[in-house]
Amino acid sequence: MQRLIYTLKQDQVDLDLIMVIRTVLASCKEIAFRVGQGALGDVLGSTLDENIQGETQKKLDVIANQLIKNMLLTESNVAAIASEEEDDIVAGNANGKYIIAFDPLDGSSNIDINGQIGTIFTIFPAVEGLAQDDPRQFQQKGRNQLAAGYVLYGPSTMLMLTTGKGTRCFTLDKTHGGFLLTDEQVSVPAETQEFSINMANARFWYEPTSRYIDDLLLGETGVRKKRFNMRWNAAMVGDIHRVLSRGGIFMYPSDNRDPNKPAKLRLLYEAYPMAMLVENAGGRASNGTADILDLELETLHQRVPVIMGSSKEVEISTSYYT
Ligand SMILES: O=P(O)(O)OC[C@H]1O[C@](O)(COP(=O)(O)O)[C@@H](O)[C@@H]1O
Ligand SMILES: [Mg+2]
Ligand SMILES: [Mg+2]
Repeated sequence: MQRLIYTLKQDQVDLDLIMVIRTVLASCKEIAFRVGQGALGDVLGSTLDENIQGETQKKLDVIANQLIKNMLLTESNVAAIASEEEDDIVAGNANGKYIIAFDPLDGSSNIDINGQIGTIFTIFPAVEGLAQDDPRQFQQKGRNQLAAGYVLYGPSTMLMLTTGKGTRCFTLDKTHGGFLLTDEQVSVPAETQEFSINMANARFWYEPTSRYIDDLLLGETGVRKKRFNMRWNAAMVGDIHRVLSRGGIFMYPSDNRDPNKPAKLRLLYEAYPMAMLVENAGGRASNGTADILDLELETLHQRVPVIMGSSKEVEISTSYYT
């Protein structure tokens, strides 16, 4: 089986970018080891701190953030980093070619129940003429991403990666420590009978979301004339992995639960990278009215409604919002 480095070279990825991707993955391997140790490695439970978004930080959120941040800041080609767990941009090397954003630990509520969790990352070109920690560095369209991926810490540790030439899946060979290519071209079927949404929020949804989900629930007796099944992992990384593996539609729509948080997922380090992975696998990713990759980030921790997965189902779903 092919090692990651050969796949990236075959895809003619810039050598400097390969170095940065490998550094991100070196920290993910360390996180995978710590996750595997669980209670024995003292990584479970919460800290007494909150992040900028008012969420209590789990120990593993903090450990994963420190690991990735510290490793990336040793890279001369990293101009700046942004993280779910950092209030502001962290400056790197003024001459660095790349800026990197990451969700160090996605699915934090699954940590203590030995459920699916992961790390999501995205790499953009640094903007010339701006200081490396200028907040405008990350104000780019999703289409500018040079690479996007996640590492899923499940029964196996898997890497889903795109550099724009398809979405490729790798599995960590824990005996030798390398990511090996296990699916060269991930492909999301255009149609599906599986949806993924947190139904507990149903009473807070806006009318188009309720109408669409009602039609799915009616199954073969409603306008859709087919039965749908539902899955919810409480970790975007696990839900998107299922969608990339066998199709489906994943939604976290905006709702009226909390006026300060009209949507839950973050554009920069959750929606952008997942949208690039899904599009490169033949799927679609929308906020209801526009493709997520066409949106331009305004603030670092900006939130966005998300509808992504099987292309025909995303089209049907978004037609309810127009
Ligand atoms: O609490 P809910 O509604 O199940 O939300 C689950 C969603 O929140 C998230 O866990 C947010 O990510 P973090 O764990 O990185 O904060 C997503 O991965 C997931 O889709
Ligand atoms: Mg997350
Ligand atoms: Mg997180």
